[in-house]
Amino acid sequence: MGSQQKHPKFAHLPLATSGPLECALKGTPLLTHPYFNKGSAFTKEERTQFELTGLLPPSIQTLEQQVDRAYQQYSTRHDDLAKNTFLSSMKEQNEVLYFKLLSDHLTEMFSVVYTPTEGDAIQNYSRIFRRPEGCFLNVHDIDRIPHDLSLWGHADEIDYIVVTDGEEILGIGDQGCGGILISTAKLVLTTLCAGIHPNRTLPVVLDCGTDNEELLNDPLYLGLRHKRVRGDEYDRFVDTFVQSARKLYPKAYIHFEDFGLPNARRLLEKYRPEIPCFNDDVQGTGCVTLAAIMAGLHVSKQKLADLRLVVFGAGTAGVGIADQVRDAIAAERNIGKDEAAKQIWLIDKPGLLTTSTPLNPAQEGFARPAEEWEGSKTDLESVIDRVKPNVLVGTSTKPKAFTESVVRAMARHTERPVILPLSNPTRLHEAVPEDILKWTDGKALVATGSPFKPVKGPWGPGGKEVELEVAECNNSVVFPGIGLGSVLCRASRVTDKMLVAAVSGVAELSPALGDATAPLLPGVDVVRDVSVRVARKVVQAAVAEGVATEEGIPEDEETLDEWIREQMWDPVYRPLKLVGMEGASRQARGEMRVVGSIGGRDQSEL
Ligand SMILES: NC(=O)C1=CN([C@@H]2O[C@H](COP(=O)(O)OP(=O)(O)OC[C@H]3O[C@@H](n4cnc5c(N)ncnc54)[C@H](O)[C@@H]3O)[C@@H](O)[C@H]2O)C=CC1
Ligand SMILES: CC(=O)C(=O)O
Ligand SMILES: [Mg+2]
Repeated sequence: MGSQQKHPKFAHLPLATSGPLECALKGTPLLTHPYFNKGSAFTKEERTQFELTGLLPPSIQTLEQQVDRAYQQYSTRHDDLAKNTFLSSMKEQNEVLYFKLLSDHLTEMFSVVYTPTEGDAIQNYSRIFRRPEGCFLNVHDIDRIPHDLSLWGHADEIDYIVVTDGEEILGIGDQGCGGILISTAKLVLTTLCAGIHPNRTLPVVLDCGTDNEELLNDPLYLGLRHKRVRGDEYDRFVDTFVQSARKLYPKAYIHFEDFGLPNARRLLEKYRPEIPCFNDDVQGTGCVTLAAIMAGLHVSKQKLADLRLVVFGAGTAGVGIADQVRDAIAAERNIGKDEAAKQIWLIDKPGLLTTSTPLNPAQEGFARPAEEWEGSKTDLESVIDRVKPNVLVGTSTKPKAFTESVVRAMARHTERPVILPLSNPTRLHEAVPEDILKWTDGKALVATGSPFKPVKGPWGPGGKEVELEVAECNNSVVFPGIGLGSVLCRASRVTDKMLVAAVSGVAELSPALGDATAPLLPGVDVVRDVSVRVARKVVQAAVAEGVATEEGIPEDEETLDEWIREQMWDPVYRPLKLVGMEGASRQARGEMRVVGSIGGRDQSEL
C-alpha cells in the first residue's frame, strides 16, 4: 500500500488520489479532523498558512517517524483487544497514519483489526465504547432514516456502504448495535486492501433490538433493549434504509454483512436484481472458497468435474459456498444446476439434508433424495464414508467438529483431501491446521477462516521437517476487490458473471499453482495486487454484461490496471491547499463525516 505508482494521465478523474487536497479547516478543527490531520508532519508552510503554529511542538517529522512512534506505542499495549482499541483511537485522530501503520505491519495487525480480535471488540462494544463511529438507524424511527442518512454527504460523495443488522456477527451470534463495528471493520479492509476512499464510505447498523439475553440484561448495553423486531416492520425498516440510501447516494454500492440466516439471502435476492449490492457472507465467502477449492484441485490434479464436496454447517456461508461451487461445476461440465448440485452434500444439525429434513428455501436445491438414505446414518463421518468426498468445508460454528476420525476418514478416501475449517473466530474452527496435517501425514490441503501460524512437521522428502504455510480462506481476500471494481465502473448490478470473474482473479494468483507446498490462496502481504486483479476482472465482466455505467473505462488490460490504481486511496500525506469556507466543497470543509470531539486515553499522535 502506498508504494504503487500513480498515473498522472488519470489524475483528472474524480476519485484520483494524486495532487493537493483542498482544505478549508484551520487551527484546532484541522488537527482534530482525522482525514486532514497530519500531526507532527504538517510542513512549516502549512503550519503558518493553516494557523497551527503554537498548537504543535516545533519538530517536523515524516510519516515514517510517526509510524515508528505509533508502532512503539502499539507494542506496549498488553493484549490484542487493547491493541484494537488503540488502533481505533488512532483512526479517529489521523487516518493516513492509521492506514500507513496498518499497511506497514499488515501481517501482524490484520487479525487485530479484523477476525478474531474485532469479534472481541464487538462483544465488548458497550463496555469499551468511547465515541460513536457510523450511522445508527432505529427501527422505531423509520421516518427519520432519510434525515439520519443524509448527514453523511451529498449525492455523489458516498461510494461504499456496509450495513448489518447485527444478528449473526462473525461466529459470535447476535450482537445488536455492537454490530456497527463489523461495518466499520469491513470498511477498514476495503481501504486497506483495495484503496476504497475512506472518506467516501458509510458504515451502518440497523438496530432492531437483540435476542441476546446477556446484552438485554447488561445495564451498559447501548442498543435498543428489546427482542428483535421481525416480520413486516423489519422489512419496512430495511427497505426504507435501502430506498433512502439509493435516493441519497445513487452511486453507492451496498454491502450486506452478518445478517441472520432467515434474512441474509432473502434480502440479497430481493435487492440484487435492482441495485448494486452484495452479501459478503453468501457471495464473498462463496467466491473465496471456490478459489481455494480450485487451487486444491489443481494440486491434487483433479478438476471441478471430479469434485465431491461436503459442507458442514448449511447456513448463510455454507449454502453461499455450495451455490458458487454448484454454478462453477455447471459451467465447467456444461450441465444444469440441479445436476451439478449432485456433487455437493450439505450437513446441518439434523445430519445430511435430505428431502425429508425440514429445509429452508436456500437449502432445497441440495437436498438428497430421502429414499437413498433411508436407514443409513447421516452424521458427518458416516456421510464421508459413504460419499467419499475430496473436499470438506466447515461453516458450522461448532469447534472441533472435524475430529481425528473425521479427518482420517477424508484421507482414507482421497490422496490429497482439501479441508477448510472456516468458522470464525479462531476458537470456533472445526479443527486446527496442526491437527489436520498431523492426522493426514501432511497430505491435507488446508485453509482456515481466521489466520493461523505455519505448521512444522516431517512431511518433506524422506521425512524431512518442513514448515507449511496455511492460507486464510476469508471473504476479505475477495470482497474488497469486488467492491473496488463495482464502484469504479459504477456497476448498476453485481451479476453472477462478475462474481465468477472475481473467483478467477483470486484463483490465478494462488501460490499453490506454482508450488504444490505453498498456500492455496494469496496472503495479506499481496492483498492490494489481488484487489487490482479482482477489480480488473470484475470491471471487464461488468462491461461485457452491459452493467458498467462509467464512461471512459480503458479496454487495454495494462491501462485498465493503471486506471484502477490511480483511483485507489493510499496512506500518503498530500499537500494541503487552503480554500475559503465559502464555496468550498463539503469535503474541503471537513463535513464528509460526522466528527465528534476526541476522547479516550489512547491518543498517540496529534
Ligand atoms: N471464512 C469466512 O470467510 C467466513 C466464515 N464464516 C463463518 O462461518 C460460520 C457460520 O456463519 P454463517 O453461515 O453466517 O452462520 P449461520 O448461523 O447462518 O450458519 C451456521 C450453520 O451451522 C449450523 N450448525 C450449528 N451447529 C451445528 C452442528 N453441531 N452440526 C451441524 N451444523 C451446525 C447451523 O444450524 C447453521 O445452519 C461462522 O463462524 C462465521 O464466522 C462466515 C462467513 C465468512
Ligand atoms: C468473515 C466473515 O464475514 C464472517 O465470519 O462472518
Ligand atoms: Mg461476515
